[in-house]
Amino acid sequence: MFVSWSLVKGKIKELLPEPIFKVWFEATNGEVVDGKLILEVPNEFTKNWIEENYSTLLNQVTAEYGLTGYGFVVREIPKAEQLIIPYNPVSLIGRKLSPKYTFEDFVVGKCNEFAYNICYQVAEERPKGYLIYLYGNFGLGKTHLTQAVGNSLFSRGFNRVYYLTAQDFLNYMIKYLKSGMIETFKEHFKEYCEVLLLEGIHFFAGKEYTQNELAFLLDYLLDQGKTVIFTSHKMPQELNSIESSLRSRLNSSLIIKLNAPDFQTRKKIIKHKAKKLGYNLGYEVIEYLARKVRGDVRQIESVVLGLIARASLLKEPVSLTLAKELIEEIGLKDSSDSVDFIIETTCRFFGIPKEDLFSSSRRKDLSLSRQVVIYLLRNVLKKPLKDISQIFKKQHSTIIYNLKTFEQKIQKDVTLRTKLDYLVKEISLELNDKNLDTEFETSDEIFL
Ligand SMILES: Nc1ncnc2c1ncn2[C@@H]1O[C@H](COP(=O)(O)OP(=O)(O)OP(=O)(O)O)[C@@H](O)[C@H]1O
Repeated sequence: MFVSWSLVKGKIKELLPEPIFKVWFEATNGEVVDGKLILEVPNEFTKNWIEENYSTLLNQVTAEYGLTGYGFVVREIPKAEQLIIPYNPVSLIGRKLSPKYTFEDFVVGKCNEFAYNICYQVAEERPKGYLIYLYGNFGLGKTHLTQAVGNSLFSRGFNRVYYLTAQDFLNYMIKYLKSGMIETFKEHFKEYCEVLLLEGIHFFAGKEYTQNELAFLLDYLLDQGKTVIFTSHKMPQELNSIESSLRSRLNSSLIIKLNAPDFQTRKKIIKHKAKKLGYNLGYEVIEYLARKVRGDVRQIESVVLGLIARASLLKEPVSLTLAKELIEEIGLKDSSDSVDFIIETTCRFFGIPKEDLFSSSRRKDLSLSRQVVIYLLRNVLKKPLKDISQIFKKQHSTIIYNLKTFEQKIQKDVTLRTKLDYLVKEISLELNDKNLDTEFETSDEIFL
């Protein structure tokens, strides 16, 4: 059989979620040379990313078509020439970017690596017609990454980047509407904006007119192969009062979540932030702070800054004692509640609201999530059954039934075991800084 790249690509498309396929394979060229698939990639970054994340898939697909394997050829795309435009569009519409937000200064960990890689890729290559939706809680790096894209483009002479908050967008619209020039406003975007960075899209809730205008503008920009990054605190489906016209467009974007930093990433962030201030913190101080400060990165920054300020005021070295005093003084609650952490991590993993976990609903996904939490509490934290019964306000016998049922499921269901394994690892990284035993225990051990 004649095997072509488009045949293999078609198969990859079937196997991958659409957004992932679009990012990494859709625009990739390839050919079969002497029975081997050669992928043409634009840079080393793409090559490494594909290699690290999709090698199993590529091996599987090439074997299926009788190919001997795959390889890469890196063909750099010449950088876009600087566009000469008669004015600086950023001063007309949009905010100035802060130079402090760069990719180099963004600490990458498990919690944010996908977001980082996609943003980096967008800044490097500006793939055509991309809508990226970056969401996550306060202070987790949405602004940092979005502005890093803009800064990286600007630093290479590409200045058709519009960076705005949703509120700015609305204010501009009102201003132009009032002066009867709304069409000029829209035309301006259409003509000059190549990359739109729009922050805080949740702000448009209930603003029907603006949402509809934005939906039309979005269609136009994406059709023309422009790149758009939106940020928000919530997933598109969780946004209230958003018109279906805009919501459906958001739902079809590449949706990426920024998670709260895990223990390892917090350590890296603390080290990095202190280093930027000219301090090399000792191992025990970093460990201590990373355990105590679990909130967003903004909070981590302020604790590091506070500690260093304190040390320099007192003319003392930064020590564990000083760190302990600071934490006590600012009254950071000890948020090391492992039970809550397991519940939150599991709910996040299965995409269910925490309240639903404790509801009486028997929905399949909820029942499964409950069983996972019960299993983790019992096996990872070694919680007595009586405590787990109290947490769920359920009879002891119900908890035992759930444990048994779940245990039977993981014996049979390999996918579920893999998911559980992943969760145990994530939790162990956070709670212990060591991998906990991920062996699945037998019921005898469980019920002792
Ligand atoms: N991974 C990271 N590495 C280094 N600094 C980070 C990281 N994530 C966030 N920060 C820093 O934390 C602070 C808050 O980040 P940022 O403003 O990007 O968060 P946000 O998600 O946009 O928050 P909000 O929703 O509240 O606007 C910034 O100073 C930013 O530089």
